[in-house]
Amino acid sequence: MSPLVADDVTVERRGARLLAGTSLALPNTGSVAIVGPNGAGKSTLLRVLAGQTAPTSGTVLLGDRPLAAVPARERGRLLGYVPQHFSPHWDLSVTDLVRLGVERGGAPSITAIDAAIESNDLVTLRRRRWSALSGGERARVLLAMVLAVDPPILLADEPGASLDIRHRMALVEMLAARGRERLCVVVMHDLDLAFRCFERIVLLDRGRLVADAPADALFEDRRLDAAFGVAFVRLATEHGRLLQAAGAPTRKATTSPPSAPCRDGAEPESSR
Ligand SMILES: Nc1ncnc2c1ncn2[C@@H]1O[C@H](COP(=O)(O)OP(=O)(O)OP(=O)(O)O)[C@@H](O)[C@H]1O
Repeated sequence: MSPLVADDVTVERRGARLLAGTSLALPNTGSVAIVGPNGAGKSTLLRVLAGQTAPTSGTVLLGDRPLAAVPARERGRLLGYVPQHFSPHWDLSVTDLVRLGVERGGAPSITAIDAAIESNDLVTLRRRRWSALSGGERARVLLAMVLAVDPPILLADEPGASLDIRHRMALVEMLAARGRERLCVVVMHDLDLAFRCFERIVLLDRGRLVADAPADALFEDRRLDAAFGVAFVRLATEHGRLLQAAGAPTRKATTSPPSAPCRDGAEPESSR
């Protein structure tokens, strides 16, 4: 499978520029976190990459074809998209929703449905209807709907936002691990998890791509402070690196992160 590429993509709606001249080339494998402040254009970029939003100008390529020219069924098989917000037309059960997700990507398989329900901790909820699920349970159903297809490309918009800490950790570790064999692009607000677990970070601010770099390199980059409008103190802890928002962006931050434990499962270095 060839990579996913956004080439000079601009999105305008009602006179507003949501995304300006953004180019991004994504490889066949890897874990990529898209970060940035509220309204930066993260969801817009993800929707463009998923073919859910048509760019005003520029193109998105899936392999050597424009994404818009890829038939819906094939797109569903190659590219899994987990939206930030979703509400099904019918109040279906968890099993039926996951089956629906599988049908979008090709022939439904009972094994794939069961595996997705199990791996997202939904076994006890499989007969429960959407309207009777909590926010976090719904988020796990959305992921199961996409993961049941096992697409080579996963695009997920804040999939851990409403999850409790145990499920969020498990989710982020699963997504990072998935990036070793497939492409996994995730919009995230949790910078600490993004920097600890993801290989590459794409930073957006006010509709522009500000930085696109390996997590190790971007962690020290002051463009992060400028984009979020705070001064980060870079902390080294036994659990990995942490960004602590400490005040005005002009304040000088201290430094020295240890290794990233989530990425390779290695023990983190001790604090320095
Ligand atoms: N249909 C639309 N018409 C006009 N403006 C829009 C439209 N959709 C989104 N916007 C605006 O575009 C900007 C980018 O929105 P987007 O949802 O991509 O941001 P985001 O980085 O994902 O934000 P958040 O972190 O708050 O989820 C926001 O200011 C939003 O209000």
